[in-house]
Amino acid sequence: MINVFKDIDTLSKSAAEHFVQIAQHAIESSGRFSVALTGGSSPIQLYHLLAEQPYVEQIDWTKVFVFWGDERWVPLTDDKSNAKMAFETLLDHVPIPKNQIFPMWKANTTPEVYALEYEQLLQTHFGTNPQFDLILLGMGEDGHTASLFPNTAVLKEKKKWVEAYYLEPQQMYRITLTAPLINQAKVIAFITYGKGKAKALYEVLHGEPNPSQYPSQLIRPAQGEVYWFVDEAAANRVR
Ligand SMILES: O=C1O[C@H](COP(=O)(O)O)[C@@H](O)[C@H](O)[C@H]1O
Repeated sequence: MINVFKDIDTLSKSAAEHFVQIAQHAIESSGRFSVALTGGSSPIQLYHLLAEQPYVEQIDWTKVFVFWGDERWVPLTDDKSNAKMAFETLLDHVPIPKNQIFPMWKANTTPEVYALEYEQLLQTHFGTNPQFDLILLGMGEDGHTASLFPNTAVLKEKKKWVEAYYLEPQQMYRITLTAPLINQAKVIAFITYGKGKAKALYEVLHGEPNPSQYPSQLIRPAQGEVYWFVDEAAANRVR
């Protein structure tokens, strides 16, 4: 389902309401809420809102478990870190137990080893059924989502839940949930805005199947729901 908003303010408000509803429902039905956060610029306003009234008090943060959809392999103090942004905008401001937050980065290890460790951590949390209540995703102008970048081998991954690899054009390691894992989520919500995303959004939603070029096309949950929260500028080719 695609939801189009006038601007990032109205988009973020609606996404925050959605986030709260999903969290409340998960906590009521299973006693906890497991969410994977996205990085980049698109969710910043959403995260700020969730840390404020009236949203913050509507969630029992002691029952929230936070993971990430992807990460740049940089320390948590680096401005490129998706986790740093999430701590500064949201996680440092809500009463969530620190041992329920699982950044996709660890000191003194390699991204490949930590990808295996992160998969084990997900197995410990979920057992054999890694079904997030909510996965937040963004989409780059090139159609990538999480760290599923165009023309990378990770797009063909069928078994692993987490993968790390060196992304040559950015000269850095990336670590990401794989498409098969993401597609098991109950709800997936893309947060995307700006006219720079218009072509990719059109190709992902209405273009010929071409997931190597537009990896966001890989996000097709078997049973779950996908919501797109986009602004009018991003949606100008799909309306
Ligand atoms: O590299 C990344 O980019 C995407 C999109 O970011 P945005 O700034 O265009 O919103 C993001 O979803 C992903 O987490 C991040 O690692």
